[in-house]
Amino acid sequence: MSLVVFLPLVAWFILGFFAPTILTSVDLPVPESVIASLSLVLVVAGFFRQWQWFYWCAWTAGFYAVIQLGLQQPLSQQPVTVLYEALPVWLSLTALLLALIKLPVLFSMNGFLLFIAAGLSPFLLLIEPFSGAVGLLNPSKMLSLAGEFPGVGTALWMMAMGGVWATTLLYRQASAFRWSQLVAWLALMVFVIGVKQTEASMWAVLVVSVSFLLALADRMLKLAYIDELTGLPQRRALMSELRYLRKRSAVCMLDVDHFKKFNDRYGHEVGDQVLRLLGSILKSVSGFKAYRYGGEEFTLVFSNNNEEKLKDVLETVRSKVANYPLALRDPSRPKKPQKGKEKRGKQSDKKTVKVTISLGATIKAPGDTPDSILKRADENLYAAKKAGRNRVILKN
Ligand SMILES: Nc1nc2c(ncn2[C@@H]2O[C@H](COP(=O)(O)OP(=O)(O)OP(=O)(O)O)[C@@H](O)[C@H]2O)c(=O)[nH]1
Repeated sequence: MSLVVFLPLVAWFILGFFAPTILTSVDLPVPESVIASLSLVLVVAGFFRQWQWFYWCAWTAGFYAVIQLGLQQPLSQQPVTVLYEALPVWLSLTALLLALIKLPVLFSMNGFLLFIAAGLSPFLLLIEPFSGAVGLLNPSKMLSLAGEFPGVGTALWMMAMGGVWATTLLYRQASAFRWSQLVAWLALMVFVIGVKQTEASMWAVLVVSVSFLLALADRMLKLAYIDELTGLPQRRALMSELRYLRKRSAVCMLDVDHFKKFNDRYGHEVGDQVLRLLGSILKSVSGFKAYRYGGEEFTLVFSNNNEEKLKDVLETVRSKVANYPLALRDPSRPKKPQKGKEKRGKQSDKKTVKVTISLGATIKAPGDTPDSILKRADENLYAAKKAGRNRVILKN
């Protein structure tokens, strides 16, 4: 889902290659459309308190302004060539820096300073000794290709930086936000290569803005539908799925046994660890979609109603949970790192516990509504609890 942020860039590519006349025939006011699209991102981001986008909008706007101020003349002119060589290098370095640092809260001194720096740093390129020095890092300059193939150096630089970005994204757990940063950087780099195309800078910023908006939408959807603790979709997502349940399907409710006692004995944090573990076990078994119903209750939705298969899968889940040794942190371990290190690895640290779950499942019957099927699954769960827990009951 988060890769959807690449769509505007892909569309721009396809149109640019196969139907450039469509792009040139669209007569958008410049720079009004650029200002409007970036402002829209700021309004939406501000509305949802997603301040990190402000830094990226400032960064994009800064580069757009510098492009307008310095690159609107023939590339053969000396100051323009220098700016053109420095642009991809500075774009990449500042984008990487912004992606790697921990972004401060916008309404703080550090946040304010970073916002200003992100927007103003591109203007350094208009100062010649600085842009000359930065431009020396451009591979086309290093390989003396500058005059002949200006785009080649940028393409080489893109490959090198793309590798760094990819590693960073993989290392940092990619999300729509992170992918759209990559799109922003790519779009502006594509502009550098296709600099001669009409209104390329405007299209680049429009691509960036739409990508940011898509990433924001993805974030909002996740906030509304994904449970943060387990990473599973939550009850709201379950209810929309149940409304369109196919004819041959089944539903299971499951719940951790004696979880209250567990929490009381080991603490809420360890209880959370159990729920997280349960979430990852449910993700690792195939054959159903898992949801966190609420608290320590989970729901599984199957798109088949074969009893044997259902029992097999449910038994697999039950036994996987029951046999998983959950390592407990020694509560007597000192909080100070050095002392903690000394105690770590000692026998007392290796204490493990096991938890069990009970499961109640039912097959969809004609006329079932989301509530009726959940109610029946819940009754079966209750029966499994009554029968001694750590078991599966599948009944209609
Ligand atoms: N750690 C943690 N505990 C939770 C969370 N949500 C609910 N709980 C706890 O889950 C426990 C549920 O207790 P009960 O409904 O009494 O059920 P139980 O103790 O598991 O007993 P049985 O279901 O009959 O086996 C309560 O103590 C809740 O505080 C959560 O997100 N994290």
